[in-house]
Amino acid sequence: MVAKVAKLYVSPGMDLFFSALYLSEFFCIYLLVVFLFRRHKPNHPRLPHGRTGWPLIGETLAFVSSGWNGRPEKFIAERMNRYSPKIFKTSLAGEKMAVFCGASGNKFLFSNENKLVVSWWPPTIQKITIGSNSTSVEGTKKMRGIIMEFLKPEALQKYVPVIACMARQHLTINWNTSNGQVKAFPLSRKLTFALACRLFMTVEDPKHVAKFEKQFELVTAGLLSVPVNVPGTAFNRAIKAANHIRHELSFIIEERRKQLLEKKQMETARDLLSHMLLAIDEGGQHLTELEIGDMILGVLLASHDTISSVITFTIYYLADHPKVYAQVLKEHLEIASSKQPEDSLSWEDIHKMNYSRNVINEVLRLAPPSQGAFKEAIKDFTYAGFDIPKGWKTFWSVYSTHKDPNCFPNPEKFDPSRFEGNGPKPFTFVPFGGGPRMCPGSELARLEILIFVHSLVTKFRWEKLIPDEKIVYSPSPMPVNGLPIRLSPRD
Ligand code: HEM
Repeated sequence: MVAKVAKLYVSPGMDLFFSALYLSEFFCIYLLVVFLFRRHKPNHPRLPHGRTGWPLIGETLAFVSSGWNGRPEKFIAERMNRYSPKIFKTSLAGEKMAVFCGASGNKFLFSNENKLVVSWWPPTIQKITIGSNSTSVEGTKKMRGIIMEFLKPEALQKYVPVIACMARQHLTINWNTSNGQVKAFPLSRKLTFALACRLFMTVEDPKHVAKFEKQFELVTAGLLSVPVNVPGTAFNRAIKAANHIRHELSFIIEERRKQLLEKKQMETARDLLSHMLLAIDEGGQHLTELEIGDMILGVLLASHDTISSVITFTIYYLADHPKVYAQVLKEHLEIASSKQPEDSLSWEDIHKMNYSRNVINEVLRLAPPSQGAFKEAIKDFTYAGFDIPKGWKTFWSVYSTHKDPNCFPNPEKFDPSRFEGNGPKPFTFVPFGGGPRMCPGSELARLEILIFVHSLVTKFRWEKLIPDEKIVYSPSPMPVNGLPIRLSPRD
């Protein structure tokens, strides 16, 4: 308007100037409208793109069934392609969820633990695994502290002879069959469970261990089941089995408490149970029996199917890659030849197993026992231009990087040399997670696998009896027939 009136009184040479004035007036009016509109418009967060699927179940079926079909990476890869390689929205376990992808997504979640997000488990899993009220951040910190103390390198060194002895005995008793045929998965599971019972609570009686293991199978079967708690369902059986285990643990805890009071702890002081019973928090308080029961249940579960799955897939991949097997064998024969046959493996020997370590890393990349982990947003925040509201759940997945050709060229190829030199780029290889909640059992897991591989390759060669056995993920990967193999003694 000002520009129009002024134009009537000045020369035509000033046209350009008035056009500019015109435009700037329009711009100011536009800004005013935008400002007023924004003030009255409700504040809509810019959520990540994606689908929330069906009411209640969301996309849970698609997520779980991609694992049952042996391709858990499919769920993640399809959505990364469709929506964004950085983040997408879905709904799992009845919760709205943002799935963070790629190395940058992993880095963001790992480094914002307790600042923007905290660890979270679906209520179904919590109902089975937690009997006490120890889910607070403080409670979890306390638990981590005790487990980390128990699993620090100086402590791990002491377990080498124990693990080596149990692995040798296990091979002699269970893998020497009359027809040379065994199923690798159930046998590996038997060994790793016996090791967990021995290392965490010094339970060694095979009958006692077998009784526990039966209950654990029911618990793991229920973790991913439909949460219907009526008799006859897997969920109900899992809750009952977990309570049964807690009940059994309470006797073991009580017995140990007495031994510690009577100062008979010399033999048992090294196990996790004694660490827990002796631990005192800042307020001078001991852990309660329920808290200890939950922690023991937690670590037994965390190590139940995970380590055995890696051992199984190491056997699986070595059978398919004779050159890799030959190199692993060479490494272990060199170690064996440097000692007397009756000598146990030592901590120094473990450090000579560099090639085997790379092989295990490659197994962990291709067949990771844990698919990722959930967290909960504790405040509103923004990531990659999208808003994540407080209370939303988040998920990071090993598959957004482990199978990405930009992180691991030719990702389906089994190639342990990827881990030579500096290895993968940061935040791309994440089988144990990262940041403050990274798995505290990672080095114990590696130790058990390396020691078992040493005993196995120096004793046997093997071939698979089902060449293309189907793999299912439930939630850890396992061959549907348990990986039947034919062993022949290596002389
Ligand atoms: C190959 C074997 C294993 C794999 C692949 C594995 C993987 C993982 C992963 C991905 C997490 C979640 C990290 C996160 O929330 O960001 C985790 C947590 C955990 N793992 Fe493991 N784990 C293994 C073995 C073990 C063993 C042997 C133990 C027993 C000492 C153990 C104890 C735990 C515990 C207590 C947590 C919870 C940590 C916390 O919330 O602060 N894990 N593990």
